[in-house]
Amino acid sequence: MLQSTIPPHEKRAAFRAALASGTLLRMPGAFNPLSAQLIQDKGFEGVYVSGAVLSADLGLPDIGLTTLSEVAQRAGQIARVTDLPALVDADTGFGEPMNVARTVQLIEDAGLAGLHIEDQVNPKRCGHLDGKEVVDENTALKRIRAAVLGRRDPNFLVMARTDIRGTLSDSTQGMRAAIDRAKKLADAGADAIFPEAMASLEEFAAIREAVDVPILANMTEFGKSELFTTRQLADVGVNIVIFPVSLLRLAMGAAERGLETILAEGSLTSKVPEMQTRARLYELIDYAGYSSFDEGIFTFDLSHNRDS
Ligand SMILES: C[C@](O)(C(=O)O)[C@H](CC(=O)O)C(=O)O
Ligand SMILES: [Mg+2]
Repeated sequence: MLQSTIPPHEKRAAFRAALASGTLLRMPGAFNPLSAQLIQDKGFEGVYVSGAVLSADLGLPDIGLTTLSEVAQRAGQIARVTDLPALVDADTGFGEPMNVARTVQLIEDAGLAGLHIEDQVNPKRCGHLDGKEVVDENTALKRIRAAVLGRRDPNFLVMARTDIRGTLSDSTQGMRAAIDRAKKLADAGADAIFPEAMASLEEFAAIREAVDVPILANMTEFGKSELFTTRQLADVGVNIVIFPVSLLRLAMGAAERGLETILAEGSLTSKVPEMQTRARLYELIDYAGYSSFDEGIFTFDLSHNRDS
């Protein structure tokens, strides 16, 4: 009730242990705290907090307009209602290396299990769009170094994302650069690597081969990567898979069709079977738990007053 009873440091330790187990952790993107509760209820291993979703939620494009405070607050709202570890997209870290250290601390304070910092220039853009640019190696490594030095809980996961693959039109050159950068980011202290915009399973396998730390696969729709199955990704040694924007896309698709139905049919009667029921919603947010808590307090107060 009210929030997860598992403190953040325990979620982080559990996340580290799960990563060490070698099984693939499936982390769909929660578009709000309620959807994080659904992700937990369905038996997933973690929750992802996407920058693309966070900005879209505010009606903004994903071009680095959101602030650290907005991201930390929303990520914290999501992390606190689930027992699962939550990993947040911290874009380019919100500034220079010193800012990155502060970003890590605020995100730690918000109860997250980890974050990822990418090597794009500011203003960043969606990793699956063309025309991205990355910072030089030294700047990329400094961001990660600062993140690692900034954290207080050693189990807080600092993941480095590299967007370099998509900045080179020749795929062989792109992969060579991605492998090189992934290795150096890991050497700089990154606990995990997020190789962005991999085009094939072979490319994921090549990154897997190059580094000893866990790697993440981004199964975002309408992007550069084919949508591989969890089995395929596990087979090439991927440790975490995110479906960052998928729940938002599904929900918005349903919302759009619902609005069109009101216009066309004058009511939503035909859509009711597709809706989450009131009972299911109440179950997810543990309505019953709040009622009995409230009742307990009410009863306690009455007897207390009578005795005094
Ligand atoms: C993972 C990602 O960084 C995100 O913000 O969720 C995006 C997802 C997307 O825009 O589809 C990305 O850059 O891949
Ligand atoms: Mg993002």
